[in-house]
Amino acid sequence: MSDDLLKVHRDAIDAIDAQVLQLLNQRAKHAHTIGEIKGGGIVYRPEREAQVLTRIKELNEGPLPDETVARLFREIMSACLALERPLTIAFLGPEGTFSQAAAIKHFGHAASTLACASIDEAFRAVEARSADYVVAPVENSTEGAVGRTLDLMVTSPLKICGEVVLRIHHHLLRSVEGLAGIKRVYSHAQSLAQCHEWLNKNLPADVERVSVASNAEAARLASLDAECAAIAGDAAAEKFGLLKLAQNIEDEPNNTTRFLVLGYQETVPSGKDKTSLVISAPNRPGALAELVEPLARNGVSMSKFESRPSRTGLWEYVFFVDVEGHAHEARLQAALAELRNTAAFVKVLGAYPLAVI
Ligand SMILES: O=C(O)C(=O)C[C@]1(C(=O)O)C=C[C@@H](O)C=C1
Repeated sequence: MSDDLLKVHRDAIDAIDAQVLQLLNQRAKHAHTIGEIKGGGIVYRPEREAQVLTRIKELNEGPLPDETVARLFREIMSACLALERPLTIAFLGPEGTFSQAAAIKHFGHAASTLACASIDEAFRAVEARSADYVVAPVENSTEGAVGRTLDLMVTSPLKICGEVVLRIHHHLLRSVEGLAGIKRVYSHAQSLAQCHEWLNKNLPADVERVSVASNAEAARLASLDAECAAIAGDAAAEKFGLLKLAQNIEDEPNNTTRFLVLGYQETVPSGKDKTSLVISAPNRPGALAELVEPLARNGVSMSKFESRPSRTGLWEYVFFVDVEGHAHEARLQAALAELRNTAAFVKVLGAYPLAVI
């Protein structure tokens, strides 16, 4: 290794860092001025952020991977936005949950996160304006819908303004090495289900599986008792100083959770959007088929259809439908107008950019 050659490259890096620093601060000054132009109004603009990240990925020529440059720019925008006004994001706590990881993935590290005891409380924090946005889990690729989030959206005045897609990796965590002597495994019920096969194969049948309120709570309990293990992610492992006895133990290798971002805000089109609706059909034969017909006729593609019991009548259902495109587009407006004529109830939950990172 030649010290001279190292010095050449390190000098080059020093010179580039000075330029990067100058450019970052120039960018930050523009963001600050944009904040003044917004004049105390809503500073977070999800459609613009999606466009910035998409453009950066398109411009990228490497060698840094697209995902890496997008993550770096995610943090740059987060810091710029904090100069306009720092944001507070409510999530299902405690600290170290996947919901917190999703909030940070979407808003970056300059946003403050507010741990709440339940999804209900996280919604209420935003409704009462103690936080700016809530990030709530809505579906998992293995376990399906998160019913509580769907139910809350039916009545909440908040609108969906973004989505976050997070790969979920679970690990078996313990305060001491080895699988011997584990009497109990704690985790959230969904995570226990997502690691069911792994647990069957790798732990004796008499190891008790105990579901608790969150993975972070599971990690906290495991940190207090060497006879207990927890299934949780990296953030919880780090927070409670636990060892990873086995990594990525989820049965489904593509295990992914989708989260929604909600606030008092309507988002304008970004060019690549999704609209979420909740609708209910009158209780008579053929009503459901009639309900989705206006969507097809107006060329609107459905990307999700999920039914939930309505909380108002026995054996009545509401349907959560995601469609491609933004509610402001003409074909969606036409489909929505027809839907309002046929459906017993229609609510646009929000129109928002597709997740970019
Ligand atoms: O373009 C804006 O409206 C900005 O405030 C700037 C900026 C950015 O840093 O690029 C910051 C925050 C917004 O959410 C979107 C983009």
